[in-house]
Amino acid sequence: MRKPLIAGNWKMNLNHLEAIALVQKLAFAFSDKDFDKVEVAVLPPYTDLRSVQTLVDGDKLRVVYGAQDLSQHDAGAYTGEISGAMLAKLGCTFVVVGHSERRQYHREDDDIVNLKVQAAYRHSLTPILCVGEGLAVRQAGEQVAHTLAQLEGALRKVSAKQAQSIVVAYEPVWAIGTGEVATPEDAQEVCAALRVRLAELYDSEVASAVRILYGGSVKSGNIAGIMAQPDVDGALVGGASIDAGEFVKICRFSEMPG
Ligand SMILES: O=C[C@H](O)COP(=O)(O)O
Repeated sequence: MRKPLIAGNWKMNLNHLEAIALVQKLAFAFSDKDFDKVEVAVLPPYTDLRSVQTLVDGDKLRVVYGAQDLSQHDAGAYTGEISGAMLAKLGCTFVVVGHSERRQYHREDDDIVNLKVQAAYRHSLTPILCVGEGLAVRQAGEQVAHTLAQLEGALRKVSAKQAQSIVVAYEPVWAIGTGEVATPEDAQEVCAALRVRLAELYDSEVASAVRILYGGSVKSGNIAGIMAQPDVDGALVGGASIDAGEFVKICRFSEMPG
């Protein structure tokens, strides 16, 4: 049974003081003992992680956290980079790898994404591997082939034991920050294909263990339809994740009137 995961990717928003304020609001909203149906994660900028760690550890909060990227290297002369070891030391559970904004603005290709996935595993971090097509690919009807190729590229040299814990986020690039949300059926089509390919690359045990998220303009108003799809196990939320009220509603999607 896959536990739904709702992860908030804050992107380059909120300084460490603003991060503390947001996490405190989330902690209050999820303080009821019954709220264990969904795993809630926040993915702040690096500069906020120590503050978030202190808050989560100190108050035993039911929120986990992670980073938005990591270096493929473990240590050394790589100015500006942050290693998996550093993130692990900060108590990170997750690290996003291969987000389309990294692929687009930092020219990260499948080879770099693959090295970063391996780096995450070396430091016991769970990668949230982002895959998804741009508008031209979608218009050509090539979204499934494109996304599966990204998945295969990212998983080279990744063992079945490692792959079992990965989180895959299907994020059609044309739906990110645009207000254009894929229909639940669009999301299901690609998420189902990803699961089938995981079974082909590994086995059915891996395929049924892996959580596959949808990301792209997720809001409280569309989360229920997305979560109703059999191969969608959660959401990677961007813009709406820095609005406490909206993010809480998304995380509590199962309690919303249908
Ligand atoms: O990582 C999150 C995705 O890029 C989605 O962002 P968005 O919810 O602002 O469209």
